[in-house]
Amino acid sequence: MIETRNLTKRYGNLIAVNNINLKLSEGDVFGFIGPNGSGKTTTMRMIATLLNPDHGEAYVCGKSIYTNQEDIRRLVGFMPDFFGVYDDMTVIEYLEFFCAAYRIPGSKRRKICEEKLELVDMSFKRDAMVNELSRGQTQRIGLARTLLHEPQVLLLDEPASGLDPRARIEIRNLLRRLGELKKTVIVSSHILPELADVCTRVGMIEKGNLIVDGNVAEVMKKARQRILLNIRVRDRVEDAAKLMEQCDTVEAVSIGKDQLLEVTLKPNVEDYSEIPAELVNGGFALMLFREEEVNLETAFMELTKGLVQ
Ligand SMILES: Nc1ncnc2c1ncn2[C@@H]1O[C@H](COP(=O)(O)OP(=O)(O)OP(=O)(O)O)[C@@H](O)[C@H]1O
Repeated sequence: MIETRNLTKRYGNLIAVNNINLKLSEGDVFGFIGPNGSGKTTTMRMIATLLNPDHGEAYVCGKSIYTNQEDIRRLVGFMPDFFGVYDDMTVIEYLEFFCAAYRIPGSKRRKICEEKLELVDMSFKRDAMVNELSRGQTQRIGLARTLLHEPQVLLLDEPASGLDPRARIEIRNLLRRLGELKKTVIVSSHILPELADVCTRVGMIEKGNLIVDGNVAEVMKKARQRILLNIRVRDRVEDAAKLMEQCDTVEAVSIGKDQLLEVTLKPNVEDYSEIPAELVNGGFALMLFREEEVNLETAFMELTKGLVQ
């Protein structure tokens, strides 16, 4: 559906996007994560044929961005991070205007607009003036606008920015639905945890380089050099800590808040089944035993060096 090969864009001496290789299939929801200025928008604009690369290729549904720009624009819905709206237009008029721009026949426009308004939960504002909407409502109308021509591929640049927590959850549900509808979606964000449970894949970009690309679990695994365990025993915490220190797989043990044992395993240790066994055999009453989760935020900090251009 989307493929890039060594996609590169320079602005003078600055390499905004550096040799990016991506391959996304139907139904993939790809979370494109990176700090300000890392190259997310530039990458999306090249895929949307709005910007020419200096080097490399990109294909959308097998069509090259160099030779099939018109076809690609029909296949792609691009939602920029900021977009203007017009004065003196109601929401429904605004959407119908874009239907006309997409050459959707007049007889079908109203129905399509109503459907998309419903999808983004904005039917109640259909007759409001489009320039009088809140930021979050404008974002939702922008998303409805992006979906009007039933694009197969969606490029959404920070669709959740400026939205309240409830609207963010709704956008997440919408992204999930788009994946289920077999659309291919690239969605950018710097709000990392937001994407973890919606995306089928994530890529982290820094200084124009795609540092990691894989499914969420793979990325987490890559980020986690050492497993950290949280253990609680009913009593004799210090003794339990000493016992843990003697285990071959354990690198360090500390006693944290509320007497919680924090056990760091040696690098690349994956099987830690001996630990609960040792505790139980040692006569300790095990109250809690869990592996600390690596969230996308931690993964990003681990995998990047904070080199923002
Ligand atoms: N038209 C331009 N001329 C010169 N430099 C540009 C231009 N557009 C972008 N850049 C630079 O390219 C780099 C990548 O910018 P880009 O907008 O792709 O980042 P981004 O990851 O989308 O950032 P943000 O999260 O802030 O939207 C930045 O350093 C930016 O300053």
